[in-house]
Amino acid sequence: MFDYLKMLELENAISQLKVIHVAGTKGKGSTCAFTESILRSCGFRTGLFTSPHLIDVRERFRLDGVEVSEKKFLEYFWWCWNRFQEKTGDDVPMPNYFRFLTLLGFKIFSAEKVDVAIMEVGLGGKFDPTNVVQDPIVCGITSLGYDHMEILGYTLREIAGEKAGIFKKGIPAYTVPQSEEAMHALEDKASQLGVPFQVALPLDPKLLKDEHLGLHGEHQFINAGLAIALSSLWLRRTGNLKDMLINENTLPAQFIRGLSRVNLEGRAQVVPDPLVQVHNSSHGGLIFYLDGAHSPESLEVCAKWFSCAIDENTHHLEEPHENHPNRQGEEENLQVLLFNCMSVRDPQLLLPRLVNTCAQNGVKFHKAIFVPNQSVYYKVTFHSSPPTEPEQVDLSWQQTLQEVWNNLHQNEQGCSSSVFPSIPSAIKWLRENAQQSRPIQFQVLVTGSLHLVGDVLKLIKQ
Ligand SMILES: Nc1ncnc2c1ncn2[C@@H]1O[C@H](COP(=O)(O)OP(=O)(O)OP(=O)(O)O)[C@@H](O)[C@H]1O
Ligand SMILES: [Mg+2]
Ligand SMILES: [Mg+2]
Repeated sequence: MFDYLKMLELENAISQLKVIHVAGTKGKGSTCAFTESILRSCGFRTGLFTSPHLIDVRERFRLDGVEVSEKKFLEYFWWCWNRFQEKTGDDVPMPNYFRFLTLLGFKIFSAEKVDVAIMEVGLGGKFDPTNVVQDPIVCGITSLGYDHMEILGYTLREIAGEKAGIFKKGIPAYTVPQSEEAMHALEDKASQLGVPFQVALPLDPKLLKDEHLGLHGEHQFINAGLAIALSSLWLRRTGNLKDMLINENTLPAQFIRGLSRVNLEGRAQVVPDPLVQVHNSSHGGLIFYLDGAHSPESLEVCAKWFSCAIDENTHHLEEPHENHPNRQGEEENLQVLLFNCMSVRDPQLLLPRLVNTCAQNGVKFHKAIFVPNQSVYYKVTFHSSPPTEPEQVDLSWQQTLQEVWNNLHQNEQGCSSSVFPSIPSAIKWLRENAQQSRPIQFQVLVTGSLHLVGDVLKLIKQ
């Protein structure tokens, strides 16, 4: 990465950037989005680098809260690409996909002269390309849990150690409440490096006054708490805190505005299908509940959110409607799961966590559909492309998922499962069945992979 920075003549520029660097297992993107929104609301020009993207690669680079324009993206992309073509060779090859995107992020943010660059780690911490930053203003570690174990290690201690690899000597860092094992590992690393290290508590909803967090689910209060700590410290260390009063009882109005106006798709997002519409505000039709959870802990928070979100909807249904004065709301909803996860993940951990948490909250799926992702080919490498013929699609992984699902529901009635060869075919089936089943409403939870969520969003919004 240092060689690449040199090739792009970015060494100076990167040391001038006032970076907030965020690692963690879950909640990085959300925490970064809250932080960006808060600091923008305080009047700063922001750059936000996140991963992965849902639909368009430009989502990863936001300037002042908006993804970089196609014109600018192309300009900076080719600027970097051409320099690498010229300067790389046998000893230093072309940077790989994620390294390239990270370098492009640094190029865009320095050329566009942002006041603050908020950088989400791609994977791990210590060896992540974003860790080329030597002197961030502040670092954050979000909730830690089990993911990417084959790379980061199988204990929370090892995983936490990797993430704490973003700590820099003497640079302050915050984390959220963690398990004892994870916290010890973080504290050890912090004390070795003389890092002032503190725990940011979850945001107390009362501090938002009449506003609501712009991202939904209980877990977002944890991410918001960290974002508030990171933003405050950034303001303080850059001499911009001025007369803003921030403590456990008060949030400045700019912070509240930032927290409530944040926008990040694919996290606890509800999208009514534009084709099979919900009639009379809450009647029949097809609704997608999309969340990119893909670790055991996040599937649990996702299941809790889904249970509450459809409950709110049922609540509406139970209110007497002029056309259906005696309608029993709950009978008119049908929950479907649309699921896929990457094959590096363990469905024996993921699916039971989802199913059990839903069951604890009184939600049972009537059907589960397993599909392959579409776009992942374009998102992890420059080179591979998806199969073009339907018969080339390998569905063995989806069949494995289905088997795990069926084993979980062995003696249960009223729960079926299917494997579909593609997302469009699954959506087509959902639309036809939701249309025919009116007035029953189809409530479809799409989860297990952010790539899946992105693919589904792209299709339903077309
Ligand atoms: N604090 C949290 N604790 C547990 N799960 C969370 C938390 N925050 C977010 N999640 C879950 O993780 C999913 C992804 O959230 P987010 O994009 O903020 O995390 P991330 O760390 O950037 O994930 P990724 O590994 O995909 O980059 C959410 O849709 C939600 O299900
Ligand atoms: Mg991840
Ligand atoms: Mg992310």
